[in-house]
Amino acid sequence: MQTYTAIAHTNIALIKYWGKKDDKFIIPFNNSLSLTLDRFYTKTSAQPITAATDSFVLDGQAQSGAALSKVTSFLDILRAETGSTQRLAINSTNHVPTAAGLASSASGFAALTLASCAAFGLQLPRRTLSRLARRGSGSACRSIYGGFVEWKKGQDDLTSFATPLAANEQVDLDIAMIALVVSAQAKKVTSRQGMATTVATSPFYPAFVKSCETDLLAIKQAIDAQDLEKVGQIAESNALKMHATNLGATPPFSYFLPETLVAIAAIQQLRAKGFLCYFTMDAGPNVKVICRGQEALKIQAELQALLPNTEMLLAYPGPGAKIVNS
Ligand SMILES: O=C(O)C[C@@](O)(CF)CCOP(=O)(O)OP(=O)(O)O
Repeated sequence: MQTYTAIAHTNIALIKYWGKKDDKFIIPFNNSLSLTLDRFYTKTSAQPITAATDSFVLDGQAQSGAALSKVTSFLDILRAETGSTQRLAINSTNHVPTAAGLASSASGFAALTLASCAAFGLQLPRRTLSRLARRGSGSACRSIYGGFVEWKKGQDDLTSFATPLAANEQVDLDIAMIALVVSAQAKKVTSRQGMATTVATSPFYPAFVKSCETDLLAIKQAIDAQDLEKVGQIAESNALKMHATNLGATPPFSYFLPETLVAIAAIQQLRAKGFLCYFTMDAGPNVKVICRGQEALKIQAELQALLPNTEMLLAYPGPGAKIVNS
């Protein structure tokens, strides 16, 4: 039977999703906004099979146990939502340096959603695909689209989905991101654990949610005005507020490593020299620099001189998820 192959790209949030209002349906407390990147993606194929159970190959290795059941339970959600009973052979390859702290769950679940729904013989609207991907991992709902993408929190499964910013068609914001791999160490606290602890115990969390509302309005205005300085300032402030909630949790925790602070100091040094460069961070010690696309190679060289042992991965805005010929 025919194989269906999808490609979906990683996205990096500029206004963060950090906490679930509903764990089962993965409904967030606030809207978030991300940039889909061109360089990092997952390629997933799905083939209908007559076997009684799904199979899953990841980066050439047949999966079993928890890795297989994570995919099977997600496919069960897709089958329940779409009425399909079809079992699938899934084959995924990650072109995402997960050791670099670039999460592959967003691109992974977005690609899995597209390939599986095609293999079920379904032609679904993007909004439905975004809702379905959200059930695998919250940020995956944003990887359905390219460029700047907003995840509208909604209030339930039907109303929580991502939409691309109109600015993607209307303005040409010259933006790039440089991922600084300060540590390839596996993080001690997963994003799922981290956000659950913070939501449940951090007195700073409600203030973070409130500030996301104002930050989101301001960053969308800055994107429309092609004001990358403002976009960088807001994104950096929002990321730091997200990480501040973790320090106020019980038990407190932080994703920062000493190398993280060294990288941040280097970015601040460049800024003091007049370069436009800001940073964001996710659930890990690595730092993502926000800069102008046309200055990205210069900024990378300046940062490499300050951080000679740090691997740096440059990426530009990327496309939405799509079905490709296998
Ligand atoms: O991407 C962002 O908005 C910010 C974060 O990357 C962390 F900084 C959260 C990503 O969380 P995700 O992996 O989507 O969690 P899930 O719903 O528990 O699977």
